[in-house]
Amino acid sequence: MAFWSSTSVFTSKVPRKILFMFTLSLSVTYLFYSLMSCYNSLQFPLQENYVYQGRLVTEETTFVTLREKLYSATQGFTEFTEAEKTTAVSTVKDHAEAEQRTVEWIRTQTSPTKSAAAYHTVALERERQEFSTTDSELRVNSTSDYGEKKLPQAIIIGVKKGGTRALLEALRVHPDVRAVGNEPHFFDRNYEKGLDWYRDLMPSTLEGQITMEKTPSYFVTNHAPKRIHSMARDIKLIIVVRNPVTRAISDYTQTLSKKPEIPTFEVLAFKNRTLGLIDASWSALRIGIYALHLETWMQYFPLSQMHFVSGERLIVDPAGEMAKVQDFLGLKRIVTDKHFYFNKTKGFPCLKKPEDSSTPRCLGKSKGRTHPKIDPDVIRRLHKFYKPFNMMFYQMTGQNFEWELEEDSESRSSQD
Ligand SMILES: Nc1ncnc2c1ncn2[C@@H]1O[C@H](COP(=O)(O)OS(=O)(=O)O)[C@@H](OP(=O)(O)O)[C@H]1O
Repeated sequence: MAFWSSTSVFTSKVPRKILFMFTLSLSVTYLFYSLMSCYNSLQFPLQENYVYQGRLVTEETTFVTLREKLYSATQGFTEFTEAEKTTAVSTVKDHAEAEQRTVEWIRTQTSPTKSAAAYHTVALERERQEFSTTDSELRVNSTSDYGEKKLPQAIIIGVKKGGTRALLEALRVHPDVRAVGNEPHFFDRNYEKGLDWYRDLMPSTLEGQITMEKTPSYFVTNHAPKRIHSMARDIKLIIVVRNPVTRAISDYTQTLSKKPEIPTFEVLAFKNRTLGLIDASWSALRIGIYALHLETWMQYFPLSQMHFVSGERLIVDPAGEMAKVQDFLGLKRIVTDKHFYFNKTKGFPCLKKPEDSSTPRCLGKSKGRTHPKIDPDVIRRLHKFYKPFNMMFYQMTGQNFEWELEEDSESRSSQD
């Protein structure tokens, strides 16, 4: 009774208008937050599967949190086996050791008597030879010595076997892009040679032209982000990503083509196959943990300076991907579908023959190799291993690359 009477006093004292306004503002706030959460779930439809829920921002503390979440991702994911959890965690911890092991492995596999330095020389020479085919075949915008040599304003930093060569060659069709054909490996192998050495590798550019290079190993080189940042904090970074499982097989296929005696993919992929213990320290597998590598880059560069190209779409819709890349680089959309055709023999899109050239237009033999057949059970286990890292990568980039759909269609066709 007392309550009733005090309420009526309250309602009579406070004008109805104020009460109405108060209720309205509460409803609007509620509506705003509902719409926001709806927007987020539309953008990241898989997010309830993630351990890491928030979008990544550039604060130090957030990266610390992310790393913790990255570790705990292996515990929070029900599909992970105990063995896989251990492997995923050890991937992070054994990073340095893994680098070392990879070098060791390559050294012993390629030539037991050669030093690491000698190995690198051989590898560089091999790269140069491999490259010279594609470079001379595909140089479509004629090289001129006018202008001046500048440090790059944009770099394709990865990923190895993602489709980086195809992207660079398509970009070189653009009259406002000048790129060094070879991979300079400045920020990983040649840093001590200095910025003048690096600049000297670049082609001369005229006013308004962009200087570019591509070295896919930068993406997985720990000190590359810091070094690139100290050269140009406003640089644009392009990363071509591809389903990490296919990428790993492509990587392995490349090594196999040079060293046919290496163990099978299935052998190299596991520390212990019976226990299902995946060897994530094997570089072919480690490179594909994109979220982990991206985290390092995000400590130096905002997402707005990065552009992610889908390696899969670059094959099925090169013009579509090129439109987005040109927009990102602030270039006019000059490279369009008119520049591509699908070459049935090659099985890939190729560049149409430019008027001023009689050279072939497809990439060389080292691009688009036939992959060996891999045990479907191993592929399934690898998809499962990568899934939480892929989810995290989608969250970080705000892009869903839909690699899980590929897995679904693969498993459907293997059941047929
Ligand atoms: N147009 C076109 N032509 C040929 N190949 C193409 C093309 N677009 C993308 N790809 C894919 O590029 C893969 C090689 O990737 P990269 O150029 O990044 O390799 S490398 O890291 O520079 O060695 C290569 O991988 P593999 O198929 O495993 O050889 C191709 O699948």
